[in-house]
Amino acid sequence: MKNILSVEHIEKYYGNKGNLTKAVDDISFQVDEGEFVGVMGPSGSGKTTLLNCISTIDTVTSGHIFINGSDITNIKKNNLSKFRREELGFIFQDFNLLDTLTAYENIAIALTIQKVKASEIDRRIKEVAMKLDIMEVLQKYPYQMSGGQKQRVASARALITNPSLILADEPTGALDSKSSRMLLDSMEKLNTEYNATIMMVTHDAFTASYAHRILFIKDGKIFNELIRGEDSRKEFFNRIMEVVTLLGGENGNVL
Ligand SMILES: Nc1ncnc2c1ncn2[C@@H]1O[C@H](COP(=O)(O)OP(=O)(O)OP(=O)(O)O)[C@@H](O)[C@H]1O
Repeated sequence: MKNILSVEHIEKYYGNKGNLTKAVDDISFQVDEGEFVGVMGPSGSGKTTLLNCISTIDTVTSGHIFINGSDITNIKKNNLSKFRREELGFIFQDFNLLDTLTAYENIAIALTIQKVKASEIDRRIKEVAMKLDIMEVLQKYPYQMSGGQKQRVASARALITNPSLILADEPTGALDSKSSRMLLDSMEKLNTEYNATIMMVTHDAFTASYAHRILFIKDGKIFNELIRGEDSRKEFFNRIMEVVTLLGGENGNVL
């Protein structure tokens, strides 16, 4: 199995002496090609900081992160946006679609920058749009789409460049339960049919139950790891809830 992500003893501190927050405190783990990994943990445990370090949005205080063999902690600033565009796909809670572009143009933008031929862009967009059930919104602008449609467009945009790794931060955070389910079905398709490697931060145990492995973070450290194995999603959900309850003390919903 090809290694896609290798996180090696990373630390991220904020502040200075006397007022130091260890947002990430010596975290190491590996993700192989085709894995779907969830990251859960209480508010303030360091999930977003971890994701931001992996996505090159933030820098680590120490340690190394390898994505598809490149040590991103050593990439020069000037090369970061190219690396991000070519190796990473992003799905955020608030969609991050460009308001002045149609769904089609939003999905196409990274390929246009890469100077891919228009006919090839068109072929790839139509293929992924069929899979994610967004054919009928391709000519619409973000304000003309539902939250669920916007998030499926964002998923198509994340996948279209065939990135090594798709990073999702609370992708269902702004969606109702029906749209969440449709988005998660779409992400499952990206994973099973395109062999996309996905790392997803979420508070929500139902959302997390779509992943194959969950890393639980507490106080900036990995506190537990669950592997779905042969479990059904329902069985995995129940096991996730047990850890959530343990982490959250008397009130499981603090996650
Ligand atoms: N830019 C910053 N400057 C100072 N401290 C920060 C900064 N960003 C995050 N922190 C601190 O680092 C810790 C981890 O924050 P982080 O946002 O990674 O947590 P989280 O698990 O994603 O939380 P939530 O689920 O609430 O989004 C927190 O104590 C937070 O206050």
